Amino acid sequence: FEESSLNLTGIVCRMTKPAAFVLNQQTAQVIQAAFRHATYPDISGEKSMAFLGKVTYGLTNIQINDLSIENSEVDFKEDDAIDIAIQNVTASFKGTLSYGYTGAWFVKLTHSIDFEIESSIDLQINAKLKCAKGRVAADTSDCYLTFYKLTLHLQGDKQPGWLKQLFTDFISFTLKLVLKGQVCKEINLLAQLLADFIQDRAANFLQDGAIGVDISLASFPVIKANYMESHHKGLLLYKNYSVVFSDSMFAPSLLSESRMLYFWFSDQVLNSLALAAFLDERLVLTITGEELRIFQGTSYNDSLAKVWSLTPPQITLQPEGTIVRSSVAVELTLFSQGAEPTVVFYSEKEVTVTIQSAYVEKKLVLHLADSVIEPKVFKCALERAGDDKSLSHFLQRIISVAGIPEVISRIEPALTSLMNSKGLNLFEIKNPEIITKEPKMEDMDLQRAIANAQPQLVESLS
Ligand SMILES: CCc1cc(Oc2ccnc(N(Cc3cccc(OC(F)(F)C(F)F)c3)C[C@@H](O)C(F)(F)F)n2)ccc1Cl
Repeated sequence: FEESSLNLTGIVCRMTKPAAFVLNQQTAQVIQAAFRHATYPDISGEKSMAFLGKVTYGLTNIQINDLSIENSEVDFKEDDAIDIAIQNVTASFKGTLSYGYTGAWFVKLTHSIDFEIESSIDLQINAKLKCAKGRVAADTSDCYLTFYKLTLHLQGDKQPGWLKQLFTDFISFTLKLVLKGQVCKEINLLAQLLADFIQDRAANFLQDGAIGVDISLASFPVIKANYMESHHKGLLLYKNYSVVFSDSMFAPSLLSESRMLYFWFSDQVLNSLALAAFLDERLVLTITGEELRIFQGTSYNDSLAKVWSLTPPQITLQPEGTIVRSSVAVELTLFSQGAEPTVVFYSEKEVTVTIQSAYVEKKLVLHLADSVIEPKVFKCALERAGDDKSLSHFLQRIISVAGIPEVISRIEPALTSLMNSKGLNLFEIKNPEIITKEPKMEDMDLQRAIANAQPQLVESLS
């Protein structure tokens, strides 16, 4: 990471221990996959035995046959690793054992029989979260296998005793090395596959058309006793625009530890997405005649209202909710038989709304908590002099009263379907919260915050 003091963190994802326990339920599947996908190379060697001279042996075509896993535990080691302990993996391997020895008179005896090896193993994996090419990488090279049992069963029972002895003393040592090497290599591959999958899915999640978000890491992933978290740049990817970010406002105390999963977005990230939506001409709404219904029964047989942002909306997250400020234009066009369509009403307003958002039953809900409208420009071209005052005043009222709720009622489903197109509705999210204020300090966090501030407090007092 460039050594600049500038902290480029725009998005933070925090996963607390309860979430890791849920993910840990999948560990057994992952370890089973690792054992099954691993390849077990042939093992051969020779050993000079007393009385027997030189014995050569080979284990070939080793296949895993039966596999079960008792349970696994996960623990976060502060500033170090995610420790995963998998207890009692019982695995059986099958293959062919061929052995031979050259007797005293150069008589070479060779023999091959099928074997089965029963093993019970404990695994300990201390996965370290690294950053590789701006992506979260899992380094699982700290991978240990403890063999509690490794017994060889030879087909048939009339086998020389020395073979068992050879296996017990020597072959099993080599076998343990091979198993450890192959299984740990496979686990590392799977961990990297999972990290890449999440990164790619996440990048896709935050991409729509020409608008995307650079979620490469802004700093190394963090592991604390009760959570792990990744810090992402959150820079806007839109055509050749590059938004300059000022110092990030993220602080770990912004997120508590009472939920399973947190996603923190800086105001700047939301503003750059609003800017891209504006530049991509997505902040335009056209409402057709029948939806308007204001001119039903008049001499005009159709009408069209158009609402659009004149400036990129400014978004700030406050305790009251999400404050969105933008200058907005409203234009009303009437069509009448045979005549040219005429723009009868045009106005520009500085609109500031306070929105409280929620995610309920897999739908985004936007609640208008407050709105302030400052009229800027107003033009009305209704020729019927008499009533145009009242009509134009009437239109003003309509826009002010119905305009904002109408726009919100269309943004809501649009954002919901955008998120569903990314598969969000496939997740069963329990009691999600969208928080636009600094969360009230949990007691724990409060104590920790005071403890952390202690030295500065003492210093400033002194
Ligand atoms: C979509 C959530 C998200 C993921 C991001 O990128 C990454 C990349 C690598 N790991 C993570 N982690 C966070 C995370 C948690 C839960 C699910 C998830 O991805 C997904 F399931 F939502 C789907 F996109 F695959 C991503 C994990 C990282 O925080 C940790 F824990 F490894 F440190 N996020 C960046 C921003 C956002 Cl909003």
